[in-house]
Amino acid sequence: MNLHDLPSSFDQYQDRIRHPLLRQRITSAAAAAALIKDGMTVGMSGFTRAGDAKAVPLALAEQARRAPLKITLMTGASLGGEVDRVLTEAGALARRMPFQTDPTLRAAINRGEVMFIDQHLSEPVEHLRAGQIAPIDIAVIEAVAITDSGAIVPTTSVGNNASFAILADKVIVEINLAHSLALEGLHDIFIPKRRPQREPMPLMTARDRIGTSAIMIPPEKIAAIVITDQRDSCSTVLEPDADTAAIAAHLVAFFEREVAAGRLGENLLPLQAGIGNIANAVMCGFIDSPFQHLTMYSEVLQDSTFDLFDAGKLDFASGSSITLSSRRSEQVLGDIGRYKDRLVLRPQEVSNHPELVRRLGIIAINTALEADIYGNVNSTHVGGTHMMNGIGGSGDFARNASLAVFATKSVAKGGKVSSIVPMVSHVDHNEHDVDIIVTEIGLADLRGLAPRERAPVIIEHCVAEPYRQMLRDYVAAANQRGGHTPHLLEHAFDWHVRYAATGSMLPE
Ligand SMILES: CC(=O)SCCNC(=O)CCNC(=O)[C@H](O)C(C)(C)COP(=O)(O)OP(=O)(O)OC[C@H]1O[C@@H](n2cnc3c(N)ncnc32)[C@H](O)[C@@H]1OP(=O)(O)O
Repeated sequence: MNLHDLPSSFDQYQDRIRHPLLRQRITSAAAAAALIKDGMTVGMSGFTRAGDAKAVPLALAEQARRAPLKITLMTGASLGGEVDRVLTEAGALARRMPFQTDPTLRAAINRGEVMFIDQHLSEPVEHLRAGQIAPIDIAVIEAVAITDSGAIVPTTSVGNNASFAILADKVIVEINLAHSLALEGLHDIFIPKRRPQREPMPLMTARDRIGTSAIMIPPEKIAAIVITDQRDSCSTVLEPDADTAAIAAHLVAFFEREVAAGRLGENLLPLQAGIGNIANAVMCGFIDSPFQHLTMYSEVLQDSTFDLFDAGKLDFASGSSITLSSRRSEQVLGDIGRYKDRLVLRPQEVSNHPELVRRLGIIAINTALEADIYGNVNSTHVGGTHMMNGIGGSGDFARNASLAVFATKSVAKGGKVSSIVPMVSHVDHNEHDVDIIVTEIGLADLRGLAPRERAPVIIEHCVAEPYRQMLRDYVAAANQRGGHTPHLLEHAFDWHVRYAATGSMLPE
Protein backbone atom coordinates (compact mmCIF):
# COMPACT_ATOMS: atom_id res chain seq x y z
CA MET A 1 0.00 0.00 0.00
CA ASN A 2 1.36 3.43 -0.81
CA LEU A 3 0.23 6.97 -0.24
CA HIS A 4 -1.82 7.03 -3.47
CA ASP A 5 -3.98 4.14 -2.26
CA LEU A 6 -5.25 6.12 0.69
CA PRO A 7 -8.77 7.54 0.51
CA SER A 8 -8.41 11.17 -0.55
CA SER A 9 -10.60 12.28 2.39
CA PHE A 10 -7.69 11.43 4.71
CA ASP A 11 -5.22 13.68 2.86
CA GLN A 12 -6.26 16.67 4.90
CA TYR A 13 -4.57 15.08 7.91
CA GLN A 14 -1.15 14.67 6.26
CA ASP A 15 0.42 17.27 8.53
CA ARG A 16 -1.03 15.57 11.61
CA ILE A 17 -0.60 11.90 10.67
CA ARG A 18 2.66 11.80 8.79
CA HIS A 19 2.98 8.03 8.67
CA PRO A 20 0.93 7.42 5.53
CA LEU A 21 -0.33 3.92 6.36
CA LEU A 22 -1.59 5.06 9.73
CA ARG A 23 -4.00 7.48 8.04
CA GLN A 24 -5.99 4.38 7.13
CA ARG A 25 -6.65 3.76 10.79
CA ILE A 26 -8.79 6.88 11.11
CA THR A 27 -12.16 5.82 12.40
CA SER A 28 -15.06 7.00 14.53
CA ALA A 29 -14.90 7.31 18.31
CA ALA A 30 -17.59 4.61 18.58
CA ALA A 31 -15.60 2.15 16.46
CA ALA A 32 -12.45 2.86 18.47
CA ALA A 33 -14.30 2.51 21.78
CA ALA A 34 -15.62 -0.87 20.62
CA LEU A 35 -12.04 -2.17 20.96
CA ILE A 36 -12.44 -1.74 24.73
CA LYS A 37 -14.05 -4.79 26.31
CA ASP A 38 -15.55 -5.58 29.69
CA GLY A 39 -12.87 -6.17 32.35
CA MET A 40 -10.05 -4.43 30.51
CA THR A 41 -7.54 -2.05 32.05
CA VAL A 42 -7.46 1.14 30.04
CA GLY A 43 -4.74 3.78 30.31
CA MET A 44 -5.98 7.16 29.16
CA SER A 45 -4.07 10.37 28.73
CA GLY A 46 -5.00 13.32 30.91
CA PHE A 47 -3.35 15.12 33.76
CA THR A 48 -5.26 17.75 35.76
CA ARG A 49 -7.64 18.49 32.83
CA ALA A 50 -4.80 18.81 30.33
CA GLY A 51 -4.38 16.54 27.32
CA ASP A 52 -7.36 14.31 28.11
CA ALA A 53 -8.70 11.83 25.60
CA LYS A 54 -11.99 13.53 24.72
CA ALA A 55 -14.10 11.48 22.30
CA VAL A 56 -13.35 7.79 22.97
CA PRO A 57 -14.24 7.89 26.70
CA LEU A 58 -17.65 9.40 25.92
CA ALA A 59 -18.25 6.79 23.21
CA LEU A 60 -17.22 4.14 25.74
CA ALA A 61 -19.82 5.45 28.20
CA GLU A 62 -22.44 5.22 25.45
CA GLN A 63 -21.34 1.63 24.81
CA ALA A 64 -21.60 0.84 28.55
CA ARG A 65 -25.12 2.26 28.67
CA ARG A 66 -26.18 -0.14 25.90
CA ALA A 67 -24.43 -3.24 27.27
CA PRO A 68 -23.01 -3.24 30.81
CA LEU A 69 -19.23 -3.02 30.85
CA LYS A 70 -16.75 -2.23 33.60
CA ILE A 71 -13.13 -1.24 33.23
CA THR A 72 -10.19 -0.24 35.36
CA LEU A 73 -9.33 3.30 34.31
CA MET A 74 -5.83 4.64 34.82
CA THR A 75 -4.85 8.18 33.87
CA GLY A 76 -2.02 10.54 34.70
CA ALA A 77 -4.07 12.52 37.18
CA SER A 78 -7.54 14.10 37.16
CA LEU A 79 -9.58 14.50 33.98
CA GLY A 80 -11.46 17.58 32.92
CA GLY A 81 -14.75 18.05 31.16
CA GLU A 82 -17.33 15.38 31.78
CA VAL A 83 -15.32 12.20 31.26
CA ASP A 84 -15.17 10.89 34.84
CA ARG A 85 -18.77 11.96 35.47
CA VAL A 86 -20.14 10.33 32.33
CA LEU A 87 -18.18 7.09 32.82
CA THR A 88 -19.34 6.95 36.45
CA GLU A 89 -22.97 7.57 35.54
CA ALA A 90 -22.77 4.85 32.87
CA GLY A 91 -21.51 2.42 35.52
CA ALA A 92 -18.36 1.83 33.46
CA LEU A 93 -15.79 2.28 36.24
CA ALA A 94 -14.91 -0.68 38.43
CA ARG A 95 -11.57 0.75 39.52
CA ARG A 96 -10.00 4.17 39.08
CA MET A 97 -6.44 5.33 39.73
CA PRO A 98 -4.38 7.34 40.60
CA PHE A 99 -6.13 10.75 41.11
CA GLN A 100 -9.50 12.41 40.44
CA THR A 101 -11.34 15.63 41.17
CA ASP A 102 -14.81 14.97 39.79
CA PRO A 103 -17.74 15.37 42.26
CA THR A 104 -19.83 12.55 40.73
CA LEU A 105 -16.93 10.10 40.74
CA ARG A 106 -15.92 11.25 44.23
CA ALA A 107 -19.43 10.49 45.50
CA ALA A 108 -19.35 7.02 43.87
CA ILE A 109 -15.96 6.36 45.47
CA ASN A 110 -17.30 7.41 48.85
CA ARG A 111 -20.36 5.18 48.42
CA GLY A 112 -17.96 2.29 47.82
CA GLU A 113 -19.15 1.76 44.23
CA VAL A 114 -15.86 2.60 42.50
CA MET A 115 -12.64 1.26 43.96
CA PHE A 116 -10.21 4.18 43.97
CA ILE A 117 -6.49 3.54 44.36
CA ASP A 118 -4.95 6.74 45.67
CA GLN A 119 -1.30 6.63 44.64
CA HIS A 120 1.79 8.77 44.58
CA LEU A 121 1.74 9.97 40.98
CA SER A 122 5.30 8.86 40.27
CA GLU A 123 4.41 5.24 41.03
CA PRO A 124 1.63 3.75 38.87
CA VAL A 125 3.84 3.09 35.85
CA GLU A 126 6.55 1.58 38.06
CA HIS A 127 3.91 -0.85 39.31
CA LEU A 128 2.79 -1.57 35.75
CA ARG A 129 6.32 -2.04 34.46
CA ALA A 130 7.11 -4.44 37.29
CA GLY A 131 3.90 -6.43 36.76
CA GLN A 132 2.69 -5.56 40.26
CA ILE A 133 -0.77 -4.54 39.02
CA ALA A 134 -2.96 -5.71 36.15
CA PRO A 135 -1.39 -4.82 32.80
CA ILE A 136 -2.75 -2.16 30.45
CA ASP A 137 -4.81 -3.65 27.65
CA ILE A 138 -5.50 -0.49 25.67
CA ALA A 139 -4.09 3.02 25.82
CA VAL A 140 -6.08 6.03 24.62
CA ILE A 141 -3.73 8.91 23.99
CA GLU A 142 -4.43 12.46 22.84
CA ALA A 143 -1.87 13.76 20.35
CA VAL A 144 -1.13 16.78 18.21
CA ALA A 145 0.48 14.59 15.59
CA ILE A 146 1.91 11.18 14.68
CA THR A 147 5.35 11.46 13.12
CA ASP A 148 6.44 9.73 9.92
CA SER A 149 7.96 6.94 12.03
CA GLY A 150 4.70 6.49 13.94
CA ALA A 151 5.80 8.25 17.15
CA ILE A 152 3.05 10.01 19.12
CA VAL A 153 3.44 13.73 19.92
CA PRO A 154 1.38 14.46 23.06
CA THR A 155 -0.60 17.65 23.63
CA THR A 156 -0.78 19.68 26.85
CA SER A 157 0.23 16.87 29.17
CA VAL A 158 2.54 13.88 29.15
CA GLY A 159 1.50 12.24 32.42
CA ASN A 160 1.64 8.46 32.04
CA ASN A 161 0.98 8.52 28.28
CA ALA A 162 4.35 7.22 27.19
CA SER A 163 4.38 4.16 29.44
CA PHE A 164 0.70 3.46 28.79
CA ALA A 165 1.40 3.43 25.04
CA ILE A 166 4.57 1.35 25.43
CA LEU A 167 3.01 -1.19 27.79
CA ALA A 168 -0.44 -1.54 26.17
CA ASP A 169 -1.29 -4.22 23.63
CA LYS A 170 -3.13 -1.68 21.47
CA VAL A 171 -3.15 2.10 21.25
CA ILE A 172 -5.97 4.41 20.21
CA VAL A 173 -4.77 7.90 19.30
CA GLU A 174 -7.02 10.93 19.38
CA ILE A 175 -5.56 13.60 17.08
CA ASN A 176 -6.91 16.86 18.48
CA LEU A 177 -6.96 19.58 15.83
CA ALA A 178 -7.74 22.21 18.48
CA HIS A 179 -4.17 21.92 19.73
CA SER A 180 -1.60 23.81 17.67
CA LEU A 181 1.25 21.93 16.01
CA ALA A 182 3.43 24.50 17.75
CA LEU A 183 3.23 22.21 20.81
CA GLU A 184 5.58 19.81 18.99
CA GLY A 185 9.02 19.95 20.56
CA LEU A 186 7.71 20.85 24.02
CA HIS A 187 7.90 17.31 25.37
CA ASP A 188 10.83 15.33 26.72
CA ILE A 189 10.03 11.63 26.93
CA PHE A 190 12.43 9.62 29.08
CA ILE A 191 11.63 6.02 30.00
CA PRO A 192 13.70 4.37 32.75
CA LYS A 193 15.14 0.93 32.13
CA ARG A 194 13.59 -2.01 33.89
CA ARG A 195 15.18 -3.10 37.16
CA PRO A 196 17.81 -4.36 37.81
CA GLN A 197 19.27 -2.53 34.78
CA ARG A 198 17.96 0.81 36.08
CA GLU A 199 20.44 3.72 35.81
CA PRO A 200 20.41 7.16 37.43
CA MET A 201 18.14 9.66 35.68
CA PRO A 202 20.65 11.96 33.97
CA LEU A 203 18.88 15.20 34.79
CA MET A 204 20.93 17.83 36.61
CA THR A 205 18.85 21.01 36.18
CA ALA A 206 15.17 21.76 35.59
CA ARG A 207 15.86 22.70 31.98
CA ASP A 208 17.80 19.55 30.96
CA ARG A 209 16.37 17.41 28.18
CA ILE A 210 17.11 13.72 28.59
CA GLY A 211 14.70 11.97 26.22
CA THR A 212 12.89 12.17 22.91
CA SER A 213 10.31 14.70 21.74
CA ALA A 214 7.67 12.04 20.98
CA ILE A 215 6.50 8.65 22.28
CA MET A 216 8.21 5.92 20.29
CA ILE A 217 6.11 2.79 19.77
CA PRO A 218 5.86 0.31 16.90
CA PRO A 219 3.31 1.93 14.56
CA GLU A 220 1.45 -1.35 14.11
CA LYS A 221 0.29 -1.05 17.75
CA ILE A 222 -1.83 1.96 16.76
CA ALA A 223 -5.15 0.24 16.23
CA ALA A 224 -7.36 3.28 15.67
CA ILE A 225 -7.09 7.02 15.19
CA VAL A 226 -9.92 9.38 16.04
CA ILE A 227 -9.98 13.02 14.97
CA THR A 228 -11.22 15.51 17.56
CA ASP A 229 -11.35 19.28 17.69
CA GLN A 230 -11.92 20.34 21.27
CA ARG A 231 -9.93 22.45 23.69
CA ASP A 232 -9.01 21.19 27.17
CA SER A 233 -11.57 22.18 29.77
CA CYS A 234 -10.39 25.15 31.76
CA SER A 235 -9.37 25.05 35.39
CA THR A 236 -11.65 26.75 37.87
CA VAL A 237 -8.80 28.22 39.89
CA LEU A 238 -9.86 31.40 41.71
CA GLU A 239 -7.98 34.67 41.91
CA PRO A 240 -6.09 35.09 45.22
CA ASP A 241 -8.27 36.32 48.09
CA ALA A 242 -7.21 38.04 51.32
CA ASP A 243 -6.40 34.74 53.04
CA THR A 244 -4.43 33.15 50.20
CA ALA A 245 -2.60 36.46 49.62
CA ALA A 246 -1.68 36.48 53.34
CA ILE A 247 -0.38 32.90 53.08
CA ALA A 248 1.74 33.95 50.10
CA ALA A 249 3.06 36.99 52.00
CA HIS A 250 4.12 34.83 54.97
CA LEU A 251 5.96 32.48 52.64
CA VAL A 252 7.69 35.27 50.75
CA ALA A 253 8.82 36.78 54.09
CA PHE A 254 10.11 33.35 55.14
CA PHE A 255 12.12 32.94 51.93
CA GLU A 256 13.51 36.47 52.38
CA ARG A 257 14.80 35.39 55.79
CA GLU A 258 16.31 32.25 54.27
CA VAL A 259 18.12 34.36 51.68
CA ALA A 260 19.30 36.83 54.35
CA ALA A 261 20.64 33.89 56.38
CA GLY A 262 22.55 32.61 53.33
CA ARG A 263 20.63 29.33 53.17
CA LEU A 264 19.09 30.20 49.78
CA GLY A 265 20.17 32.44 46.90
CA GLU A 266 17.88 35.07 45.39
CA ASN A 267 16.74 32.54 42.78
CA LEU A 268 15.82 30.15 45.64
CA LEU A 269 15.76 26.51 44.46
CA PRO A 270 13.42 24.97 41.87
CA LEU A 271 9.81 25.37 43.00
CA GLN A 272 7.02 22.82 42.93
CA ALA A 273 3.45 23.93 43.59
CA GLY A 274 0.38 21.75 44.00
CA ILE A 275 -3.06 22.19 42.51
CA GLY A 276 -5.89 24.39 43.66
CA ASN A 277 -6.54 27.93 44.69
CA ILE A 278 -4.08 28.13 47.56
CA ALA A 279 -1.07 26.80 45.63
CA ASN A 280 -1.83 29.04 42.66
CA ALA A 281 -2.17 32.09 44.92
CA VAL A 282 1.09 31.29 46.69
CA MET A 283 2.91 31.18 43.37
CA CYS A 284 1.31 34.49 42.35
CA GLY A 285 2.80 35.90 45.56
CA PHE A 286 6.27 35.58 44.02
CA ILE A 287 5.35 38.21 41.40
CA ASP A 288 5.86 41.05 43.87
CA SER A 289 8.72 39.36 45.69
CA PRO A 290 12.38 40.39 45.53
CA PHE A 291 13.41 37.01 44.08
CA GLN A 292 14.79 36.78 40.54
CA HIS A 293 15.51 34.10 37.94
CA LEU A 294 13.22 31.55 39.56
CA THR A 295 12.77 28.06 38.12
CA MET A 296 9.96 25.56 38.55
CA TYR A 297 10.38 21.80 38.65
CA SER A 298 6.77 20.88 39.19
CA GLU A 299 4.02 18.67 37.82
CA VAL A 300 1.12 21.02 37.03
CA LEU A 301 1.90 24.37 35.49
CA GLN A 302 -1.04 26.64 36.34
CA ASP A 303 -1.86 30.26 35.47
CA SER A 304 0.68 31.46 38.00
CA THR A 305 3.56 29.94 35.99
CA PHE A 306 2.70 32.15 33.05
CA ASP A 307 2.00 35.16 35.28
CA LEU A 308 5.53 34.70 36.66
CA PHE A 309 6.99 34.40 33.13
CA ASP A 310 5.21 37.60 32.10
CA ALA A 311 6.43 39.38 35.23
CA GLY A 312 10.02 38.45 34.30
CA LYS A 313 10.44 36.47 37.53
CA LEU A 314 10.61 32.96 36.14
CA ASP A 315 13.36 31.71 33.84
CA PHE A 316 12.23 28.14 33.20
CA ALA A 317 9.41 25.75 34.09
CA SER A 318 9.44 21.96 33.88
CA GLY A 319 6.14 20.13 34.41
CA SER A 320 3.97 17.28 33.27
CA SER A 321 0.92 19.33 32.24
CA ILE A 322 -0.27 22.84 31.46
CA THR A 323 -3.63 23.49 33.14
CA LEU A 324 -5.07 26.95 32.63
CA SER A 325 -8.13 28.95 33.52
CA SER A 326 -10.33 30.48 30.82
CA ARG A 327 -8.54 33.78 31.56
CA ARG A 328 -5.19 32.35 30.47
CA SER A 329 -5.93 29.38 28.21
CA GLU A 330 -6.56 31.20 24.93
CA GLN A 331 -3.66 33.59 25.38
CA VAL A 332 -1.03 31.03 26.44
CA LEU A 333 -1.93 28.11 24.16
CA GLY A 334 -2.66 30.44 21.25
CA ASP A 335 0.79 31.93 21.62
CA ILE A 336 2.78 28.99 22.99
CA GLY A 337 5.78 29.93 20.83
CA ARG A 338 6.32 32.88 23.16
CA TYR A 339 6.99 30.52 26.09
CA LYS A 340 8.15 27.33 24.41
CA ASP A 341 11.91 27.70 24.87
CA ARG A 342 11.32 28.18 28.60
CA LEU A 343 9.08 25.13 29.05
CA VAL A 344 9.33 21.35 29.02
CA LEU A 345 6.67 18.68 29.68
CA ARG A 346 7.86 15.32 31.02
CA PRO A 347 6.38 11.97 32.03
CA GLN A 348 5.10 12.22 35.59
CA GLU A 349 7.52 9.58 36.80
CA VAL A 350 10.28 12.01 35.78
CA SER A 351 8.63 15.26 36.93
CA ASN A 352 7.87 13.64 40.31
CA HIS A 353 10.84 11.34 40.64
CA PRO A 354 12.14 11.13 44.23
CA GLU A 355 15.76 10.94 43.01
CA LEU A 356 15.40 14.19 41.07
CA VAL A 357 13.40 15.99 43.74
CA ARG A 358 16.18 15.26 46.23
CA ARG A 359 18.99 16.06 43.77
CA LEU A 360 17.55 19.38 42.62
CA GLY A 361 16.62 20.39 46.17
CA ILE A 362 13.03 21.20 45.26
CA ILE A 363 11.04 23.59 47.41
CA ALA A 364 7.68 21.79 47.52
CA ILE A 365 4.56 23.82 48.27
CA ASN A 366 1.40 21.76 48.64
CA THR A 367 -1.95 22.18 50.29
CA ALA A 368 -3.33 20.44 53.35
CA LEU A 369 -6.95 19.77 54.19
CA GLU A 370 -5.83 19.66 57.81
CA ALA A 371 -2.63 19.45 59.83
CA ASP A 372 -2.14 18.58 63.46
CA ILE A 373 -0.21 20.08 66.34
CA TYR A 374 2.82 17.89 65.57
CA GLY A 375 2.94 18.56 61.82
CA ASN A 376 1.21 15.51 60.37
CA VAL A 377 -0.81 16.45 57.28
CA ASN A 378 -4.04 15.12 55.83
CA SER A 379 -4.41 16.13 52.16
CA THR A 380 -7.05 13.66 51.08
CA HIS A 381 -9.71 12.48 53.54
CA VAL A 382 -12.46 14.81 54.75
CA GLY A 383 -13.34 13.85 58.31
CA GLY A 384 -10.85 10.97 58.09
CA THR A 385 -13.06 8.86 55.83
CA HIS A 386 -14.28 10.63 52.72
CA MET A 387 -11.98 11.00 49.72
CA MET A 388 -11.48 14.48 48.33
CA ASN A 389 -9.09 14.22 45.34
CA GLY A 390 -6.14 12.03 46.27
CA ILE A 391 -2.55 12.51 47.38
CA GLY A 392 -1.46 13.32 43.82
CA GLY A 393 2.18 14.24 43.63
CA SER A 394 2.33 15.95 46.99
CA GLY A 395 3.99 12.94 48.65
CA ASP A 396 6.49 12.43 45.83
CA PHE A 397 7.68 15.96 46.43
CA ALA A 398 7.21 16.48 50.17
CA ARG A 399 9.21 13.47 51.33
CA ASN A 400 12.21 14.31 49.16
CA ALA A 401 12.12 18.10 49.03
CA SER A 402 14.77 20.38 50.48
CA LEU A 403 11.86 22.28 52.04
CA ALA A 404 8.41 20.72 52.35
CA VAL A 405 5.80 23.43 52.84
CA PHE A 406 2.11 22.78 53.50
CA ALA A 407 -0.33 25.64 53.22
CA THR A 408 -3.93 25.80 54.35
CA LYS A 409 -6.44 28.39 55.44
CA SER A 410 -6.67 28.22 59.24
CA VAL A 411 -10.38 27.41 59.08
CA ALA A 412 -12.77 25.90 56.53
CA LYS A 413 -16.55 25.88 56.19
CA GLY A 414 -17.03 29.41 57.47
CA GLY A 415 -15.00 28.80 60.62
CA LYS A 416 -16.86 25.65 61.64
CA VAL A 417 -13.82 23.52 60.84
CA SER A 418 -10.32 24.18 62.17
CA SER A 419 -7.62 23.16 59.72
CA ILE A 420 -5.24 22.62 62.64
CA VAL A 421 -6.52 19.85 64.89
CA PRO A 422 -5.19 17.82 67.82
CA MET A 423 -4.61 14.76 65.63
CA VAL A 424 -5.19 14.48 61.88
CA SER A 425 -7.98 12.07 61.03
CA HIS A 426 -5.93 10.56 58.16
CA VAL A 427 -2.18 10.84 57.52
CA ASP A 428 -0.80 11.51 54.04
CA HIS A 429 2.40 13.32 55.06
CA ASN A 430 3.76 12.43 58.44
CA GLU A 431 5.60 14.81 60.75
CA HIS A 432 8.96 13.54 59.48
CA ASP A 433 8.24 14.93 56.00
CA VAL A 434 6.84 18.33 56.92
CA ASP A 435 9.12 21.35 57.41
CA ILE A 436 6.79 24.33 57.24
CA ILE A 437 3.09 24.84 57.93
CA VAL A 438 1.61 28.15 56.83
CA THR A 439 -1.86 29.62 57.18
CA GLU A 440 -3.14 33.17 56.75
CA ILE A 441 -2.38 33.66 60.46
CA GLY A 442 1.34 32.95 60.12
CA LEU A 443 4.08 30.43 59.44
CA ALA A 444 5.43 27.64 61.65
CA ASP A 445 9.01 26.64 60.91
CA LEU A 446 9.29 23.10 62.26
CA ARG A 447 12.83 22.34 61.19
CA GLY A 448 14.93 20.92 63.98
CA LEU A 449 12.06 20.86 66.49
CA ALA A 450 10.95 17.92 68.60
CA PRO A 451 7.21 17.20 68.84
CA ARG A 452 6.85 19.01 72.19
CA GLU A 453 8.49 22.07 70.60
CA ARG A 454 6.46 21.85 67.41
CA ALA A 455 3.05 22.01 69.07
CA PRO A 456 3.34 25.53 70.55
CA VAL A 457 4.99 26.88 67.37
CA ILE A 458 2.13 25.60 65.21
CA ILE A 459 -0.56 26.71 67.68
CA GLU A 460 0.81 30.23 68.22
CA HIS A 461 1.68 30.89 64.55
CA CYS A 462 -1.01 29.16 62.52
CA VAL A 463 -4.25 28.87 64.50
CA ALA A 464 -7.15 31.31 64.82
CA GLU A 465 -9.15 31.79 68.01
CA PRO A 466 -11.08 30.15 69.58
CA TYR A 467 -9.30 27.05 68.29
CA ARG A 468 -5.93 28.39 69.45
CA GLN A 469 -6.98 28.38 73.11
CA MET A 470 -8.68 24.98 72.68
CA LEU A 471 -5.41 23.55 71.37
CA ARG A 472 -3.38 25.16 74.16
CA ASP A 473 -5.68 23.45 76.66
CA TYR A 474 -5.38 20.12 74.83
CA VAL A 475 -1.58 20.28 74.81
CA ALA A 476 -1.38 21.29 78.47
CA ALA A 477 -3.50 18.29 79.46
CA ALA A 478 -1.64 15.94 77.10
CA ASN A 479 1.74 17.06 78.45
CA GLN A 480 0.56 16.04 81.93
CA ARG A 481 0.28 12.50 80.63
CA GLY A 482 3.81 12.57 79.24
CA GLY A 483 5.32 10.92 76.20
CA HIS A 484 7.52 12.00 73.32
CA THR A 485 4.42 13.01 71.37
CA PRO A 486 1.81 13.66 74.06
CA HIS A 487 -1.84 12.99 73.29
CA LEU A 488 -5.16 12.40 74.99
CA LEU A 489 -6.08 9.47 72.82
CA GLU A 490 -9.67 9.33 74.05
CA HIS A 491 -10.16 12.99 73.03
CA ALA A 492 -7.86 13.28 70.00
CA PHE A 493 -10.77 13.11 67.53
CA ASP A 494 -13.37 14.96 69.62
CA TRP A 495 -13.37 17.86 67.17
CA HIS A 496 -14.02 15.62 64.16
CA VAL A 497 -16.71 13.69 66.02
CA ARG A 498 -18.39 16.97 67.02
CA TYR A 499 -18.24 18.24 63.42
CA ALA A 500 -19.85 15.04 62.14
CA ALA A 501 -22.59 15.28 64.78
CA THR A 502 -23.30 19.02 64.80
CA GLY A 503 -21.74 20.51 61.67
CA SER A 504 -19.19 22.42 63.72
CA MET A 505 -15.95 21.67 65.58
CA LEU A 506 -16.80 24.44 68.03
CA PRO A 507 -18.24 23.41 71.38
CA GLU A 508 -21.95 24.24 71.75
C1 LIG B 1 -2.17 16.49 40.39
C2 LIG B 1 -1.40 16.83 41.58
O1 LIG B 1 -0.96 16.00 42.26
S1 LIG B 1 -1.05 18.45 41.96
C3 LIG B 1 0.22 18.29 43.23
C4 LIG B 1 -0.18 18.19 44.62
N1 LIG B 1 -1.38 17.41 44.87
C5 LIG B 1 -2.01 17.50 46.01
O2 LIG B 1 -1.61 18.19 46.91
C6 LIG B 1 -3.26 16.69 46.11
C7 LIG B 1 -4.04 16.96 47.36
N2 LIG B 1 -4.52 18.34 47.44
C8 LIG B 1 -5.73 18.73 47.01
O3 LIG B 1 -6.51 17.94 46.49
C9 LIG B 1 -6.10 20.20 47.19
O4 LIG B 1 -4.94 20.95 47.24
C10 LIG B 1 -6.92 20.42 48.52
C11 LIG B 1 -8.29 19.74 48.36
C12 LIG B 1 -6.21 19.86 49.72
C13 LIG B 1 -7.11 21.94 48.72
O5 LIG B 1 -7.67 22.52 47.59
P1 LIG B 1 -7.76 24.13 47.45
O6 LIG B 1 -8.62 24.40 46.28
O7 LIG B 1 -6.43 24.74 47.42
O8 LIG B 1 -8.34 24.59 48.85
P2 LIG B 1 -9.74 25.13 49.35
O9 LIG B 1 -9.48 25.84 50.63
O10 LIG B 1 -10.45 25.88 48.26
O11 LIG B 1 -10.53 23.80 49.75
C14 LIG B 1 -11.16 22.95 48.83
C15 LIG B 1 -12.41 22.37 49.49
O12 LIG B 1 -12.05 21.60 50.64
C16 LIG B 1 -12.80 22.03 51.78
N3 LIG B 1 -11.98 21.83 52.98
C17 LIG B 1 -10.79 22.37 53.22
N4 LIG B 1 -10.35 21.96 54.42
C18 LIG B 1 -11.28 21.13 54.93
C19 LIG B 1 -11.39 20.37 56.12
N5 LIG B 1 -10.41 20.37 57.03
N6 LIG B 1 -12.50 19.63 56.31
C20 LIG B 1 -13.51 19.63 55.40
N7 LIG B 1 -13.43 20.30 54.23
C21 LIG B 1 -12.33 21.05 54.00
C22 LIG B 1 -13.07 23.48 51.50
O13 LIG B 1 -14.15 23.96 52.27
C23 LIG B 1 -13.37 23.44 50.02
O14 LIG B 1 -14.69 22.94 49.87
P3 LIG B 1 -15.68 23.50 48.76
O15 LIG B 1 -15.05 23.09 47.46
O16 LIG B 1 -16.95 22.80 49.06
O17 LIG B 1 -15.69 24.98 48.97
